[in-house]
This record gives sequence, structure tokens and C-alpha cells, in this order.
Amino acid sequence: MRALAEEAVGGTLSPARIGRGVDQVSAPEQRGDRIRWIDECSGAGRTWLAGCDQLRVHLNRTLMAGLFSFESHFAHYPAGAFYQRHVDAFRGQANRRVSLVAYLNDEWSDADGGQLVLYPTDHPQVRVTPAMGTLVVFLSEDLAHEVLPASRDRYSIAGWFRVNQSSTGRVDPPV
Ligand SMILES: O=C(O)CCC(=O)C(=O)O
Ligand SMILES: [Fe+2]
Repeated sequence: MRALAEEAVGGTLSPARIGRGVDQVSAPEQRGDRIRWIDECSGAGRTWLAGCDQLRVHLNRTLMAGLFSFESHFAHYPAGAFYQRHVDAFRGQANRRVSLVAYLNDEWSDADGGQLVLYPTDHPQVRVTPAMGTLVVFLSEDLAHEVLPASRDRYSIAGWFRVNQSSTGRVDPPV
């Protein structure tokens, strides 16, 4: 995780967008993070993607989840940036099924803000402190969540396990 954190801090990132494919737009009023997709070009990226693939296989074996692929990006939220309440996938429209968030911030205290707030439908909200070593996994279509503004730079990795929804005999592209 530390090697990934160094990559996230050292590399160039682009404004995050919402939507998919040709419908993607940048929407700073909804999310203020900057992102970079993680690929196999670095050792840290390969290790991360290989570990997430093991989790994918495990979820398929134990839950018959049918997860087909994984996509993942670094995200940097500068001080004051947030991501408004949202779900990561809309039922029937998207192929993201399981979301995963990992945090890369050393010595984070609650006073720094930047919590991930989860809104389960029939339970009180859950607040997660974005401290190094914390990993959150949830169903992409079911759990609304938001990122609160922080008073300092906040680094995370977000990833999504996807099912294959190709209906034309052609396999979905990875991103
Ligand atoms: O960084 C986080 O805590 C969550 C980010 C998120 O919800 C997303 O990228 O969809
Ligand atoms: Fe999200």
C-alpha cells in the first residue's frame, strides 16, 4: 500500500468525471477529486491488481458473484474537495457490482474530516475514517455514500468489480 501511496502522490492526475463512455462529463460541483487509473505498468500497480483479482475469484467461489473484471483508480481530494452522495451503479444499467475503497493517508485524525459516509437503507449511517490500511467493500447498486470535505490532502483508491453485460457476443472492454 505504501508503494501505491507514493505513486498516487508522485504521478499526474486528471479531474474525475461522472457517467460512462461518451456520456462522461467533469462535474466539479458533484466531485472534486483528481484521478489516475491503475494499470500494470508499475510493480505496485501489478501487485494491487493481482491482489484484487484474488478477491474477485474468492467472491465468485464463495458467493457465486459472477464478477468478470476489475477497474481501479487513485483519487486525490485536495483540501475542501468532496464527492456528493451517490451510488456507484444504477440497477439494470451498469455492470459495476462490488465497490472497494482503500485509504492511503498516514496519521489521519477525525478532526481532519474527509470521512466516507455510508447510508444503508435500514441502518444508521456509518462513518469511515480514511486512514492507511482501511479497506471498505460494499455492493455498488445498494449503498449510497459520500465523501466529506477534508482539511488536508486525502488519497484513496477506488475500485469496482464488474459483471460482463455484453449482449452482442463481444466481451465488454475493461474500462
Ligand atoms: O474515496 C472514497 O472514500 C470514496 C470514493 C467514491 O465514492 C467513488 O470514487 O465512487
Ligand atoms: Fe462512490
